[in-house]
Amino acid sequence: MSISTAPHRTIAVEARDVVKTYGRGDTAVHALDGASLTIPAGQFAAVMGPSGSGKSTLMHTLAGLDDADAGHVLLGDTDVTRLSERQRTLLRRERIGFVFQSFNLVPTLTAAENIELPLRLAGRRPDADWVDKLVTTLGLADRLHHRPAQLSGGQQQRVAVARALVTRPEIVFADEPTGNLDSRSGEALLDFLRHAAHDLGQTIVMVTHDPHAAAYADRVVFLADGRVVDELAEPTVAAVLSRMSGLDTVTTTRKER
Ligand SMILES: Nc1ncnc2c1ncn2[C@@H]1O[C@H](COP(=O)(O)OP(=O)(O)OP(=O)(O)O)[C@@H](O)[C@H]1O
Repeated sequence: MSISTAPHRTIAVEARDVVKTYGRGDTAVHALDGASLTIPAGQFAAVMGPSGSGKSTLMHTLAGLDDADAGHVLLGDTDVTRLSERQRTLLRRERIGFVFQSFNLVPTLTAAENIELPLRLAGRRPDADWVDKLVTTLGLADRLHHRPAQLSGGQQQRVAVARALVTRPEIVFADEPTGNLDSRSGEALLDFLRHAAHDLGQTIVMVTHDPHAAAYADRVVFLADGRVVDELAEPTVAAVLSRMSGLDTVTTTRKER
């Protein structure tokens, strides 16, 4: 029996000493070199770090897009690192949502069809109330019959976010989701992501280079040389900038040695 009185928060995803190496011998790149991280359910977390520090590799490994060479990735109770390729595909389809910098919408489908695509692929019926809620909150109600080319970048990315959330996934991974947006569209999207975490309980992990974007998150995790080296709760832009400049110095010093 537990005698702990600490509040219990379910863990959405966890990385334990994850190692991922590209290439061999002299040309080997240790993209992840013992990365460990825990993301509680309902948290909006940002992942930052210098270029090449392993952010995308970490995200792809957490999401079961890439396999790890060593260590473990746990999505809820599932050890993703022990799954076959086919099981990982199913896991991604059923339990994970993705938002990419380049939107990745299907050009021949309308906004509504793009949003509902993950449900169709999973053979599930749309939950009309949930789809309505997403579409309304994201301001897409009058754009549903447009194709991506008829939408602005901000609208396309909001369609991509609705598509990522439509299956109510356990976790959404967003890779530079505001990278191709102007600052106003970017802020609207980040506001929505924060709302999705705080009011809808959606767990979100976002990779970003932008301290302004990171400041929308509940927590920022910093990577350097393939490891989690620092983190910041309730981040502000100034605090993120200050930690980032520290990381650049660490990375440069190591590389010069
Ligand atoms: N498919 C690959 N083959 C070889 N090396 C790779 C591959 N993918 C990534 N790398 C290397 O692994 C390291 C980590 O890459 P990763 O893309 O995860 O970093 P990142 O922090 O996301 O970088 P950026 O901010 O520039 O996007 C880099 O040195 C990169 O060159």
